[in-house]
Order: sequence, then structure tokens, then C-alpha cells
Amino acid sequence: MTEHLSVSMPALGIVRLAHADGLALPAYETAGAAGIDLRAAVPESERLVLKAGERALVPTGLIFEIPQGYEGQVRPRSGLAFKNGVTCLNTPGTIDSDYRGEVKVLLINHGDADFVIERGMRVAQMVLAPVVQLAVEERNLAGVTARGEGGFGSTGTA
Ligand SMILES: O=c1ccn([C@H]2C[C@H](O)[C@@H](COP(=O)(O)OP(=O)(O)OP(=O)(O)O)O2)c(=O)[nH]1
Ligand SMILES: [Mg+2]
Repeated sequence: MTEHLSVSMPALGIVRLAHADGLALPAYETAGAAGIDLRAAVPESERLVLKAGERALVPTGLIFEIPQGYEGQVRPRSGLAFKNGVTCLNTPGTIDSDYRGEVKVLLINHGDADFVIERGMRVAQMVLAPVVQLAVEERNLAGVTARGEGGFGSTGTA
């Protein structure tokens, strides 16, 4: 499902760790999908049970080489959130382009039943997005604007 992608775009590199052997690599499930789904690389024999209210770091068994100038955003899957109350606690999780560790998904079970994570289950999705880095400068005063200090609903609701 990547034939339509521009060849001028840099590729996302993926290095598979031993515990992801046999799992499908993340891929765009449809031509217009924003994210690639991340699969749980938990051992077949030791299903991960996320009790109601519990959180867990779910291994993907993958190291990503994200091109410089991009980030990975780990986001929940709406199906898991709607059906099971299972979501990413730190959404969107930030994957830095210079991170070379295993990507993990921080799931939390907000539902009222145990949630069993099986090997290969698609537990989250990762959206690649461009990022800008700006120089950081300390200043004595901030410039005047019409908004000023107004915020947190200052413009009303209607
Ligand atoms: O859901 C996530 C979020 C982060 N990470 C990894 C990749 C990321 O590049 C790194 C650091 O993430 P972040 O900057 O959000 O965490 P931190 O608490 O600021 O840690 P650090 O001090 O290592 O930056 O942890 C994941 O594997 N999954
Ligand atoms: Mg950080």
C-alpha cells in the first residue's frame, strides 16, 4: 500500500528486534491512512493482561530510523478506545528522530474489564509528521498583541 507514495520522500527505516520475528511490519492499511499500526511484540505464551485502571508499556520489537526533520506521533486506535476504553496515556507519544531504542506504546485501560493484549495485536498507530526546530532566544519583553494575556475562553463560545 505504498506504491502511490512519492519517491522523493525519505523512507522510514525499521530495524526488527528478535522478539518481533514473524510479526508483520507496520504498514499503511489503506491508501489514505494517516498512520501505520503498531503491533504488540509480547510473547505468544505470556499474554499481557491489562487490568481495569492499569497501564503498561507494550513492546513493539522495533527500532525506527525516522528521517531528520520528522517525528513519530504514537496515537490511540479509536476502535480500542471505543470498544474497550483502552488508549495511549501519553498521547501523542513523541518518537524523536534520533531515538534508537525500541519503540514502546504506553497503554492505559480506562475500561471496566480486563484487556488481554495478544501477540501481533495492533495496539496503536504512528503518524509521521514534519517538525521545525527554532533557535531559542531569551527576551526582556514580549511584543504587544490584540489578544494580550487573554486566553482560556477569553473569546467566548458563540
Ligand atoms: O510513547 C512513546 C513515547 C516515547 N518513546 C521513546 C521515543 C522517544 O524518542 C523517547 C523519549 O520520549 P519523550 O521525550 O516523550 O520522554 P522523556 O520523558 O522526555 O524522556 P527523555 O528524557 O529520554 O527525552 O522515548 C516511546 O518509545 N514511546
Ligand atoms: Mg524528552
